[in-house]
Amino acid sequence: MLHFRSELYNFATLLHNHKATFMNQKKMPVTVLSGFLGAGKTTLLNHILHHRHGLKVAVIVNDMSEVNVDARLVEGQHTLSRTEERLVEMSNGCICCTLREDLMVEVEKLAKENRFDYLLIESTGISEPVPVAQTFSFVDEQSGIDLSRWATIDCMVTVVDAYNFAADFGSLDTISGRSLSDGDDHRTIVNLLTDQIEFANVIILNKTDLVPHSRLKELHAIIHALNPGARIIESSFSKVEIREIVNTGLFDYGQAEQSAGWIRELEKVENGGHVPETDEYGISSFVFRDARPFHPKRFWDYIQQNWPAGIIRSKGLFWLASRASQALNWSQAGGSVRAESAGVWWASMPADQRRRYQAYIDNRDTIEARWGEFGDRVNELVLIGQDLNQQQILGELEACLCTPREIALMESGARFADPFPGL
Ligand SMILES: Nc1nc2c(ncn2[C@@H]2O[C@H](COP(=O)(O)OP(=O)(O)OP(=O)(O)O)[C@@H](O)[C@H]2O)c(=O)[nH]1
Repeated sequence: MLHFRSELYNFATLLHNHKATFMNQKKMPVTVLSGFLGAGKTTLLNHILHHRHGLKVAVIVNDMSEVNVDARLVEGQHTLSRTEERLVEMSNGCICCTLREDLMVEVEKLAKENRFDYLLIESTGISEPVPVAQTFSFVDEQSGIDLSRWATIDCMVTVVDAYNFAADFGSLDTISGRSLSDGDDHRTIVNLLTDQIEFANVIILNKTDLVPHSRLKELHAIIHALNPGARIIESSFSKVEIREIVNTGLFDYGQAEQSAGWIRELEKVENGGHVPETDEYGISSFVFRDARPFHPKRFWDYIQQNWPAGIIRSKGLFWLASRASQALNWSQAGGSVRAESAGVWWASMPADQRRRYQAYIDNRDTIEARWGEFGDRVNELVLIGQDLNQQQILGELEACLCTPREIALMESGARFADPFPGL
């Protein structure tokens, strides 16, 4: 009995101490550096380490290859105190996918030491920032790690190479195509760049020494259109004010998810009609919205043959007369166009099934408020681009919609030739 009691006491003390440690512990703030290969992430990391004003930092450097070159470059600078600070190398994979769990383990370990003021993470050039950020907000089922207890993202930074941006954004190269990873990676570089730009608090437009001033300003405007919510800082050799990217308090997952230019444009339209503006570099954005279905062949031909070259980014939902139940996701960035299934429209579900689902969704009001001739089916495309002739493009898209006769055919069950792949 006595033995049992003492165990109980020890357990209670342990629990108390653990709780006390946890309560006293401030969550470790984190800045994540993203950006395509060679943009200047390691240069930025070294710059921060040289100017960190006494902050005790831990650094995680992720590299796709076995030999972590970037970690060597950081070590070579001797900016970290050997006794008080830490450099963790994560090699041979990517923290946004294959090494995601390892990232959680490393961050938790560093945070539990409770002696670092800050964590800097340099991701690989082909990392997507969204899954990295998500790692800090969900509980991993396998390991049981809940990083949100230990660390918090302070700022998502993306470094953009001002010299190579246009060529990379304009190319259709894939990651594998450029031999940037082992195995098959069919993600296009332009989509990766877009993801990195759209989910950032701060975008560093680097290598300004290599581009003429006017080109730089134009790039600035394009990047602002892609992510109007981000601060854009121009730099040469990643020399930026440290307070712009460390301890900023800028990151909020919900806001970051909503900061892309195309989402902002949709919101403006929802909130009472947006008057399109064109800035001095001819950048503008607008929304095409029409409930009528696209004629599959006409829309396909338009995309293949006449899609305006000035459209930098477009995103949204659409539907085709040939597949009335399927909602389709549209995503174009530079020369890369993707269409994929977004599930089924509410209108294509039997009423009783719809009612059952309705209890679980929180955008019910929006769906019902928008219910029209075709239920919730709609084509809603945001277009962002340079030197766009808005009226002409809206007219061309409208011409791809079904005519009243074609709609009647659709409703009578007629089949339409559909060149879109089975999505
Ligand atoms: N001219 C010029 N060169 C730069 C600038 N910033 C970085 N560099 C050089 O560009 C090269 C790549 O820079 P890194 O900092 O290694 O780029 P990174 O994004 O870490 O590259 P990866 O780790 O390969 O993804 C290096 O040779 C840098 O010295 C800049 O502003 N101007």
